[in-house]
Amino acid sequence: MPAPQDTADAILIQGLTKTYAAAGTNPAKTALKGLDLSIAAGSIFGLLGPNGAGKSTTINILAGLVRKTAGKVTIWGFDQDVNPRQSRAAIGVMPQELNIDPFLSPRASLEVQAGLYGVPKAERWTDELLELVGLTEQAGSYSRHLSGGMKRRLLLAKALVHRPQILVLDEPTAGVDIQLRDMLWRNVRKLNEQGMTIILTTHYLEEAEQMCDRIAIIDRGQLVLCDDTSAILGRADSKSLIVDTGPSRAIPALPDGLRAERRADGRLAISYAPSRITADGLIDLLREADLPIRDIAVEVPDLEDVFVQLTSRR
Ligand SMILES: Nc1ncnc2c1ncn2[C@@H]1O[C@H](COP(=O)(O)OP(=O)(O)OP(=O)(O)O)[C@@H](O)[C@H]1O
Repeated sequence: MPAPQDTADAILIQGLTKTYAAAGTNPAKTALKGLDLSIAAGSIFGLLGPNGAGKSTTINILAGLVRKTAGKVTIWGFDQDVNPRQSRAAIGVMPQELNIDPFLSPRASLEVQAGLYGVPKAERWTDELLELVGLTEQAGSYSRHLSGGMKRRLLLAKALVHRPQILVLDEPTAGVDIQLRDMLWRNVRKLNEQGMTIILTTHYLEEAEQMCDRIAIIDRGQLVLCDDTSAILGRADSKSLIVDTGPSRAIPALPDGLRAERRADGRLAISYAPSRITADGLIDLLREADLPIRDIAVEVPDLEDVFVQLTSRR
């Protein structure tokens, strides 16, 4: 594998545009409208967005499955238009669909895939891959006899046959059970620790929050936000103070900018903007209102709150 021309960015997307041609009664659809995105080598990067945002289109363009209309895509330093073979070799994609040949065994599937990528026999790591994804026992069975979860594991192994520098996972945990999800994330972390750049799309924002060091949110074909996960979470200027007021059910009168509501469990939730009032100041207000404070907790916004704030259609 040739060395990258620029190791800082595993992927650089500039002005990426995709218009799907009209077909039948469906009009032409512009799915990406000049998307700019850079993904640092070595990161676990989350590509998020509501349905129809353009995530799959972006991934399919990276994978070489969809042709872009305009813009520039550089993968591991290789311009996709100038060096299509090298740019494709640098990336492995685990797709959403279980596209597996039912008549091939997992071992044969991996061998065929390695052949497609031109991996010489001596450089293949079929047994290791089968071990990595926990399919050693099933290595020789027909793939059509594998469970849905095992098929997904095989897809992960297939994405890795040519030892790509970048692994793309498209909704890898949609509808999978907890064991499979844990296996997947353990493997992803291990591969990342070995230096592989990971890009994933997911609808589970909690998962993105836990797994990704950096996140891009796209909506309607455009970038809404791209930042470190911690910075994104820190952006939302809103927290909640949760107060156990014992039997007291009073809702105190509070100044503008503060909202109080009773939760189903009886606790009082007061939302506030930390930039405008400190927890200290807030507790003083509660004391002035003679409100009993038996216990207290602070809730910080999660990625879901930020996501909804940024992508809600008005
Ligand atoms: N092959 C296609 N032909 C025409 N339009 C398409 C095609 N594929 C996607 N689109 C349209 O492009 C837009 C972006 O779709 P895309 O699948 O990239 O979004 P997404 O962010 O992956 O959504 P989801 O989360 O629902 O998978 C949508 O409006 C979709 O209907």
